Amino acid sequence: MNEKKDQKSVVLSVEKLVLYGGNTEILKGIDWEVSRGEHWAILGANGCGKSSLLAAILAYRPAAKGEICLLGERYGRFNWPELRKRIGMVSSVLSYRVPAEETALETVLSGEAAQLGFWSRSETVNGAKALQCLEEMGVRRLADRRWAVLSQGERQKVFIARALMQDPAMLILDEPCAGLDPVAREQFLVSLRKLAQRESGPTLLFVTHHVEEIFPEISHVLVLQEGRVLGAGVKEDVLESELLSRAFGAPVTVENWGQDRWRLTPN
Ligand SMILES: Nc1ncnc2c1ncn2[C@@H]1O[C@H](COP(=O)(O)OP(=O)(O)OP(=O)(O)O)[C@@H](O)[C@H]1O
Repeated sequence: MNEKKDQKSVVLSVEKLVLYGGNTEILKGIDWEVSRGEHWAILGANGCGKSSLLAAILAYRPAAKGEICLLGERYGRFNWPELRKRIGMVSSVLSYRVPAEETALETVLSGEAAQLGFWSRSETVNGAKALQCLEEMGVRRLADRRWAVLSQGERQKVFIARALMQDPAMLILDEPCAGLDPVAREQFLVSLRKLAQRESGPTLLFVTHHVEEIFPEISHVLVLQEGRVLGAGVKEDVLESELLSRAFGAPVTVENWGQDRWRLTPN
């Protein structure tokens, strides 16, 4: 860890984190630090430990060893369910939890009292704020539309609007582009870019398999391989052919094709 860094600016620090699934060591000593003003992509092959790392950070899975500090609080000394309310989580796997007949506005409103992994009804209905959150994601027009008929891209935007109801300090996006066609994906990334540009907006942690989805506002990249950190740091240093060839277990070429967008091509 960089001792010189202003501790107030560190929003997440993970030290020597070890996590088991049954008898298998899944995370094998992860060190990682995220500071305010940074947005991170988390990259790596299937099964490298991305979801496990997020689950450990949110204390859904207990770490066997190591330290986690999140938003200035140390794991073990603070009520983590309370802290989770300050973290937004967007994942397409949450889709099945939404009742088919619920409108987009109702889904967003449910975010007001929500806690990760827990679908609950708000006590105080703040419709104006919900509409504003939909507006921020460019989908206010969908407010009265039923969940059942929303496209995958629309659902992801509604999910982000839902997360924004709590003014999260951090927003975790777990493969949010999964299932989107190329045009819907680009439109979705435009919405994310606006969110990332917000002065006092949340720190984004963006999990993806695809270098192509790393948008310009992502400043840093963490690459995992078999439960270890293969690379972590400024995007330009980490998005590098040799490192990602190791991460994906095959020779690839990584390049910035312009306007700070990247592509990975198998050799
Ligand atoms: N409870 C468990 N018991 C045993 N092994 C587990 C358990 N949970 C996860 N694993 C294994 O840990 C490894 C990391 O899984 P994880 O879901 O964190 O990977 P990932 O990087 O998110 O993968 P993907 O990109 O496919 O979503 C995988 O090999 C998985 O099979």
